[in-house]
Amino acid sequence: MITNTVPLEQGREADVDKTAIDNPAHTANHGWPRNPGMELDLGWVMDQRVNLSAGERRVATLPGRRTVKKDAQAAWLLKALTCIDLTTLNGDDTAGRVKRLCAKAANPVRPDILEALGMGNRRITTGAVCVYHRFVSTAVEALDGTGIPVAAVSTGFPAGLSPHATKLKEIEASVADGAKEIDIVITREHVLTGNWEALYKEMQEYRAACGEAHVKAILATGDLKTLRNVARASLVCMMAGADFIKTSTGKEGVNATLLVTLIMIRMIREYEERTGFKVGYKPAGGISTAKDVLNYQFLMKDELGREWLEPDLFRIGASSLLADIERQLEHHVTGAYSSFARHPIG
Ligand SMILES: O=C[C@H](O)COP(=O)(O)O
Repeated sequence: MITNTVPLEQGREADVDKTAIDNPAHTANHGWPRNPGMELDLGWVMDQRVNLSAGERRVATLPGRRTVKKDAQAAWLLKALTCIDLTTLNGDDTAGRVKRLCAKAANPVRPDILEALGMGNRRITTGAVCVYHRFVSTAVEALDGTGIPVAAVSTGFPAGLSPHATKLKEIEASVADGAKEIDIVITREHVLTGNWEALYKEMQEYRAACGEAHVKAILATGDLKTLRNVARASLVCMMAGADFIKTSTGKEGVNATLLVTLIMIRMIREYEERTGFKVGYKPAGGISTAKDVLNYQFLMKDELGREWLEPDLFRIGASSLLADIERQLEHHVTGAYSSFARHPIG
């Protein structure tokens, strides 16, 4: 049974407890005004410098310094689960697979496990389901009545090299099919050539094409060569009105890392300090274990605060993380681990 407040190892009260769990994206939303963007401030962009060794030290010490156990860990993992953009982005995706994924998103944890956690009466879902445009209408239909939003990857995902007009049409088509969130990929060349004006303009046009749908800007950080580029691109996308900044498509050689996360969320913090607007963060690609996700949560909490543990400001793009979280929760209540074969989706 998860108690209401569980002491952390370091003597503090638990940052996440069961009173804060049943808060999926579609009900948590959106205490904050949407980031409207601002004029491109090139001085601010060019001022960005990254202290690599300080950043590396910060993230290297994180796993040892910060930990939660037992009930508190179960509460953090349930919270993480509500932030997952449950994703399938494969060449062999089918409507059948997308429907199964949607069923899992609506009921991500086995009822007997939830019951044993004392959470049987809570409606827990993932934050969203994330698919290619082709499957948006399938997912919208499968999720009808659940309130779970569908996110579409767009703008020539993953390379982002389709003609610009085609990219805008792709966004509009996904919105017309019912996507409430659009995960766009930026043109990496704009970053690699320092063409910040072009990146800003592109991002503004993507945001406009999204209309009411929220836009997540995928930086593809593994392609950007330097952390300074990551910091600058984060800032430019926020200036152009991104609702979220996201690390990766999951298809780059290097996807989400804690170091890149530190750089991006510090830019989110700086942006909020200067403009008053909160921008969300989505690490994606390669986050597959409960242990991994706890480190991301700790970093978010430490750098940005408790508000950024909620699905309206934090999403985790992942295709297999849910299975490990469910296994850990099962272990928590039964003392035994089940095999991954028992958790084929998510
Ligand atoms: O945005 C989500 C990623 O494509 C998922 O990556 P993953 O399959 O490594 O979890």
